[in-house]
Order: sequence, then structure tokens, then C-alpha cells
Amino acid sequence: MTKERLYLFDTTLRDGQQTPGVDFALEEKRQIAAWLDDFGIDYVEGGYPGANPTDTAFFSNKATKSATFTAFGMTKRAGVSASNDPGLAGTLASKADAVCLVAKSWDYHVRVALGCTLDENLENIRQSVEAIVESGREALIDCEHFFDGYKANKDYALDCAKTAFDAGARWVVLCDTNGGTQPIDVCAIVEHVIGEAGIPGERLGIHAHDDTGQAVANSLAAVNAGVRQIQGTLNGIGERCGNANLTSIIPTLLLKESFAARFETGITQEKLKGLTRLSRMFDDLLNRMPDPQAPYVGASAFATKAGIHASALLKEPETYEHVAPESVGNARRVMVSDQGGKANFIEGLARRGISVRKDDPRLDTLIALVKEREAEGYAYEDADASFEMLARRHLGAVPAYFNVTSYRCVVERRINAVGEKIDLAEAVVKVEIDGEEKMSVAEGKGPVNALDVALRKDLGKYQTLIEDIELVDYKVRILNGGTEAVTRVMIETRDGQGRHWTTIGVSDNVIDASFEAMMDSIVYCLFERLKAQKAA
Ligand SMILES: CC(=O)SCCNC(=O)CCNC(=O)[C@H](O)C(C)(C)COP(=O)(O)OP(=O)(O)OC[C@H]1O[C@@H](n2cnc3c(N)ncnc32)[C@H](O)[C@@H]1OP(=O)(O)O
Ligand SMILES: CC(=O)C(=O)O
Repeated sequence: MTKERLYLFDTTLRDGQQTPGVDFALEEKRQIAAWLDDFGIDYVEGGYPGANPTDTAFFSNKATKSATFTAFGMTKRAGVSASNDPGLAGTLASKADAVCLVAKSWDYHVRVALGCTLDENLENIRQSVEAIVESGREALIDCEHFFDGYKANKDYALDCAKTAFDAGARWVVLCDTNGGTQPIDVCAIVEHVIGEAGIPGERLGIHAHDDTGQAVANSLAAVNAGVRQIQGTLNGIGERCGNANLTSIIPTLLLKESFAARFETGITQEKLKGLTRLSRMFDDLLNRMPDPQAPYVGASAFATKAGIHASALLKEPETYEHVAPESVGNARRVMVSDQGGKANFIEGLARRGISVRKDDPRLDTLIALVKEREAEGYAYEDADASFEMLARRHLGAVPAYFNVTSYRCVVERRINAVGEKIDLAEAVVKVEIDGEEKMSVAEGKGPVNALDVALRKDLGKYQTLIEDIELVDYKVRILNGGTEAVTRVMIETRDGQGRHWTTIGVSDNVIDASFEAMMDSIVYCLFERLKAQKAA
């Protein structure tokens, strides 16, 4: 069976730019356009040339090699000709291959927002499309509020779409601008557009917002009803609740039989393996934490804590995975926690090079120990290094490199003569190494920082092994309120080669919990490095 072509239109750089808190710099736009182009996206909508200096500069050169480089704008205003409309002129002066204009298609909006007659709006759509076509570019029309407009005045919404189509628009895109339309309505309305307005599905697109959490479902419903272009964004960013998430749509189209058997896109299975990386690089550029529960690409998308799941998963991954994690460049994670059984632990230990047989009684006592400690407030699923140290200690494999005999920490606030507040923290740590006692004193920005510096100041013969490590993240969580409160501290450490590890401490005293996590971090580092030295 010949597959039909589906076209992917990315609006990360335009609708995504309308996300609260997102503001791309010129170089960032270039970078993202290059990623999308390389990934195999058909259209990259880069912004609105003429609306701001960044977008105008971005469109002064073509930013894609294969993808259709698309400028966004709005239809010309009533009362001016297309050639005299400054907004339209900005898009036509750009280096875009295609121009996508937003057009009103809800009569209510024409009256209230544009303040012109319904016929004038149709004329504006017609003349604007003709101007784009005359400039030699591909024309696209985003029919804004199409679904709401169709419900309010079906004939007028269809007239808008038909006017754009008849004037030569390559794509007429039906927009669920307010994001409230349900998949069943999207499906019925698209079928009516194809049937009644006579616009073939291969000339129709869908642009869905996520205000009821159904932008992906709406986009796929529109494809099932006949449209052949999908608009969306990386990681679903976009105005308000965001746009249809291409990071979910793309793998669904390529991996789910009901779509993969009927359609092809410009993205190969090989490129799809770069999807998780693309999604994470994009979050990194936005300086935001990736959503761990994002479909396909989230860190938890193929993770399991549950013992019953892990046991079956390790026998046959398909038992609990809807697609192979590698197909989207993600990875399976079997975690150890109080929800785990022997299968989780054997896998977790094997991944760390620790081999334990299923009938080894130490495995049962280790599982019991982890469950007991998690009940006290520890959480090992994200504290990889502390879990490893706990397991290795339990199996008798971690030497006592050094012994902390005491530590002390004082915090002082001074107020100087002009009333400025000056905070001072000082820590003293005494350690014993091979029978020799060493004392280190350090000042820090706060008590934890002072203790960290003092603890890592002089570990005698081990000092060179820990010199390149630094504490890069510190999280404190109070687990239950009131006088019974317990504090959980998670520390992330990084070494000079960019390796990261996380450790945990729990106590009713925040300093004590922090110190425990710091100690685990240093001992983990020494263990790994001495093991590597021995193996070399
Ligand atoms: C659904 C969407 O996401 S559409 C995209 C929305 N994105 C943006 O608006 C981001 C970029 N926009 C901008 O930088 C500015 O709004 C500009 C440069 C386009 C226009 O700025 P201004 O000329 O100052 O107008 P302003 O933003 O105040 O108002 C929008 C104007 O466009 C008109 N307009 C809105 N949609 C259309 C349309 N489809 N066709 C013609 N005119 C339109 C409005 O009626 C309003 O005109 P008015 O000032 O005469 O009432
Ligand atoms: C065009 C557009 O972004 C919308 O209608 O939502």
C-alpha cells in the first residue's frame, strides 16, 4: 500500500515565542532552526519579520537547508492595498520560502477585533494570499478560531477557508486557537470542511492548542479525518497551555501502526532515535528542567519502581513498554526503592557491577534495609551513589578510608557601623587517617558550605583524589511538619571530567543530614577512583 505524505510544521520559534517566560535570542533561533532542519521537519516557522528587530534580523538570511523557511504575519488590514500594508511588506521583504498569515475566520472576531465588515475580511484574505503567491512564495493561511467560528457561523468560517484556498493558498490551516475544542468535534468539523467546502485533505492543516490537554489528540483526530499537515512545537511550548507537542506526535506517527501503516513523514526511524536528545537540548537552551513524565522522551517514560513490573520487564521488556525506549533515544530505568522487589535490586546492582544471586540471603536483608530507610525518609531512586555505597557496605566491600572524629560549625551575624548585615560561617572538622588526626578549619557562605570546604580540605593521602570535585546542587526537603520534622538533603557532586553523582542524608538536623550526604559523596568518589586505579 502506498503511504500518504504527512507534513510537519514547527512553530516553536513563533507560537513557542508567545510562551510566558520564553524569549529567544537571534543565535538561539538559528540554533533551533538548524536542529529542526536536521531532524527532518518540513516547515520551520521562524517568527514575524517586521514585528521586532530579532525576527527581522532572523529573516535577513535563510536559516534552513531543507525545511521550508516560513515567515508568519497577518492578513492585510482593511482600507489599505496589499502592496501598502506595512505588516505584509515585512513578510514579503524577508528571505522566507513561504509565508503563513493568520486570518480571522470567526465572524464575532471580525466584528470585535478587526472592526471591519465580513466581506472586507474575505477580501483582505484573498488579496493577501494573492500577494504572497505573486511574490513566488508558498502561501499558508492559519484560519484563527476556525472551530469556534464554525460553531458560531459555519457558512462564514467555510467562506474564509474557501477564499484562501481559491486565491492559491497551498495550505489552509484550521486553528483551535482557544484550545477548547474536543477531538470528536475536530473530527466532525474537518470532515465537513472536506465534504462541504471541497478543500481536499492534502491542502488542509491543523493547529491545536492544549487548553484541555488534548492538543495532541485533536491533531491526530484531524489527521484521521483527512488533514495532511500538523502544526506543533518542541516539547509543546506555546501560548497559555502550549501547542500540540511534536515530541509526542512524531513518535506516534512513526511507531504506532494505525498511523505508520498509512503515512510517512520527512523523519526517518534513524533520526527518531535523536528525539530524546533534541527534546533535552531544547530544554537546556530554555534553561528549564525537562518534564520527567513527558511521553516518549521523559526520564520516567520508561522507568519502573514497581517490583511486579520490573520482574516481568527484565524477562521481556514488551510486558510493560508500549514501544522500545531506544526507538526514541530514551533508556529503560529499573529503580530501587521501597516499591521494588528482588528483580529491581538485582538489575540495579548489576548495573553498578555488583553481582548478587537471587537466593543470597544478603539480598533479602539489603532490600529490607532499603525499605526500612525509605520509611525513615531516604529516597534512593534518585540518590544513585548513596544506594551504591549502602549496598557495597552491606556486602562488606567499602573500606573505612578515614574516620571523622568530630565536627563543629558556627554561624554569626554581624551588623556593622552603617547597619549592614554580614553573615559569617566557620566550620572545624577533625578526621583520623591511618591513626593520624588532622584538623581543618574553613569559612563559607553558610554552614553547609563551610563544612563542605573543611571536610575536603585535607584528607591526607586521599586529598589528590578528591581535589577536582565540587558540590553543584543542594536540595533540602522537610518531610513532615511540626516538632517531628525530618530533613532530607540531596547533594549533587560533579568532578573535573563532568561526571555527576547524587547522595542523600536524612536527620532531624539539617546540618547532620547535609554532612551525611557529603560524606557519602566523598567516600563514593574515593571508592570509584581507587577501584579504577587498581584496574589500570
Ligand atoms: C493566534 C495567534 O497566535 S496570532 C499571532 C499573535 N502573535 C503576535 O501578536 C506576536 C507579534 N505581534 C506584534 O508584534 C504586534 O502585535 C504587531 C507588530 C503584529 C502589530 O502591532 P500593532 O500594530 O501595534 O497592533 P496591536 O498589537 O496593538 O493590535 C493588533 C492589530 O492587528 C489587527 N489584526 C489582528 N489580526 C488580524 C488579521 N488576521 N488581519 C488583519 N489585522 C489583524 C487588530 O485588529 C489590531 O488592529 P488595531 O490596532 O487597528 O485594532
Ligand atoms: C495562528 C495561531 O497561532 C492560532 O490560531 O492559535
